[in-house]
Amino acid sequence: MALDGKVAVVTGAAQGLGKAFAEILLQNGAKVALLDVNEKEGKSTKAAFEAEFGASRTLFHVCDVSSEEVFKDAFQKTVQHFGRVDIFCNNAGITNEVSWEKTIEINLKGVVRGTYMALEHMKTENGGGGGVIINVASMAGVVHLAGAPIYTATKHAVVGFSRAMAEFSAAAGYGVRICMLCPAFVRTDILNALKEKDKLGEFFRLKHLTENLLDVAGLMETSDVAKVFLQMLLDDSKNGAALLVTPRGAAYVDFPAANEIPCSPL
Ligand SMILES: NC(=O)C1=CN([C@@H]2O[C@H](COP(=O)(O)OP(=O)(O)OC[C@H]3O[C@@H](n4cnc5c(N)ncnc54)[C@H](O)[C@@H]3O)[C@@H](O)[C@H]2O)C=CC1
Ligand SMILES: CC/C=C\C[C@H](O)/C=C/C=C\C=C\C=C\C(=O)[C@@H](O)C/C=C\CCC(=O)O
Repeated sequence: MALDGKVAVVTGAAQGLGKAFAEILLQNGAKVALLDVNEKEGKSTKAAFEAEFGASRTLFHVCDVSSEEVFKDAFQKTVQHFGRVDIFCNNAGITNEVSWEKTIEINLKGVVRGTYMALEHMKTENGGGGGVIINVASMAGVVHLAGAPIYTATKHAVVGFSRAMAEFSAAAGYGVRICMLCPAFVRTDILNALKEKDKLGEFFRLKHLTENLLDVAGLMETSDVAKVFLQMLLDDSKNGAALLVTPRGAAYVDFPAANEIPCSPL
């Protein structure tokens, strides 16, 4: 997929990884709708992008992905403004083990909402032009973090949901690919939760486990992950693929097929 003239939506685009994904999309010719719950940061990111890429290439909407109504409204306004959407990146996410229902609302239900909305608009069955959905999971969507079980659960769920939807989309002939990005640790504000007892609750006592893993694994910059995001987005051969991104490189996860799981008689 060439990006020139394509229209992308990125959730959680005010800062961190979402901002870096929006920036690399803009650098490669796309127009980008930035959706984020943080109005101040979102406006400031939009202003910075305007200065670099011109006013007509970006749009910012205050949007909480945990509200069906608000999310739909922001999406519809994007379609009205740009006329179409070709790329949808469900990136918004939080780490909060105390308000765990909120974490599920944003990290999982927000991704489900965004995926369904994007498919409805892009699927060729409805006269859409097809497209790509990138759901941002995490390495915690494949391995677990004992210090963040709800975060782990939401990211595993994003991987499972996206894989199932990718196969469904292909079988239904929607013309929409769905892939998952699974980065290890990246230097963004979400990692501050590791130091906050009011975000980790009883799991605060295991924060050293996550910190030790981080020390061994190392920290990536958002721009490094954005380069890998772009490669996956442009690879038309990938559907239902989960790309792990670490400071040592990237690799697609080799999931076993249902008939490949080794079992012995009970
Ligand atoms: N930083 C890391 O080490 C890793 C992050 N991720 C994932 O990357 C995604 C982005 O996170 P980061 O950039 O790291 O964190 P961040 O905290 O810097 O950015 C998250 C963005 O999402 C926005 N957001 C939060 N709740 C929202 C809501 N309800 N509706 C709309 N926007 C909302 C925030 O305002 C913020 O702009 C998340 O899904 C996270 O789980 C995945 C792997 C590693
Ligand atoms: C609560 C924290 C929030 C977000 C962080 C992120 O979403 C979660 C990441 C979860 C797991 C990360 C695991 C990372 C593993 C690696 O990078 C491995 O490739 C490397 C591990 C050890 C390397 C040893 C070596 O280099 O020899």
